[in-house]
Amino acid sequence: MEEREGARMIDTWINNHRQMYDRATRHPFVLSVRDGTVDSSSFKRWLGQDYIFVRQFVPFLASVLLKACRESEDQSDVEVLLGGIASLHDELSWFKKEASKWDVMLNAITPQKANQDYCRFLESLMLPEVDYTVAITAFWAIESVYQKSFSSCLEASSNTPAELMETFQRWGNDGFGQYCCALCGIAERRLGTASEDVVTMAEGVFVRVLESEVRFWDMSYGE
Ligand SMILES: Cc1ncc(CN)c(N)n1
Repeated sequence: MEEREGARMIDTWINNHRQMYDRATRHPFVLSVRDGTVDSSSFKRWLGQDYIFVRQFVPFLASVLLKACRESEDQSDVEVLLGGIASLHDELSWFKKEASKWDVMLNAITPQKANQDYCRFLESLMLPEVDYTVAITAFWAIESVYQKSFSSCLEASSNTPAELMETFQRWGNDGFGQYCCALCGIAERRLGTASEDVVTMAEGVFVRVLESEVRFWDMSYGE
């Protein structure tokens, strides 16, 4: 299939869904971290729920990797995704260490409704009939909301509490930014040659990720 000329489809989507994109990447929870007013109960609630989410994120990433192995025309996609698996391994250990520092009992946490819904959405994307282009777009969107949100907490003008810096450096650091750029590049490349149907589906999934992230942040306030 012919490549779409000068496609920066993802930038267009971000502009088309600007309000939802900003709600996901500039959520009051993240802004409260950034200005140093976040309360510890919100932070702990987020930490416990995110640990559960990340556990479910592992099989989702494995399904994207399998699709890349089978369907990608560029071998470097697999290498990028393998890097993601290595960093998720690291992330799970970090959650356990951080939870014990904050007295959060990870075994006792039950997933809240927004988390359950988000994990169910991930499961639906793991089905073999979901196109690799759609799956990699979802994967990029999920990672990039965290990258965009937390990198803002590291800017010189931010007032992020010192004891939370390590948390926000995980997703806000330059290396994670480059990883998200690589994922965006894969998604753009695939979208450039995808059918109209697949592009429409991928845009729908992008919006659903943004909505799910907003609901996920809302949970930190007990909503
Ligand atoms: C809800 C959510 N979204 C994204 C990420 C980044 N992997 C995360 N840990 N949690």
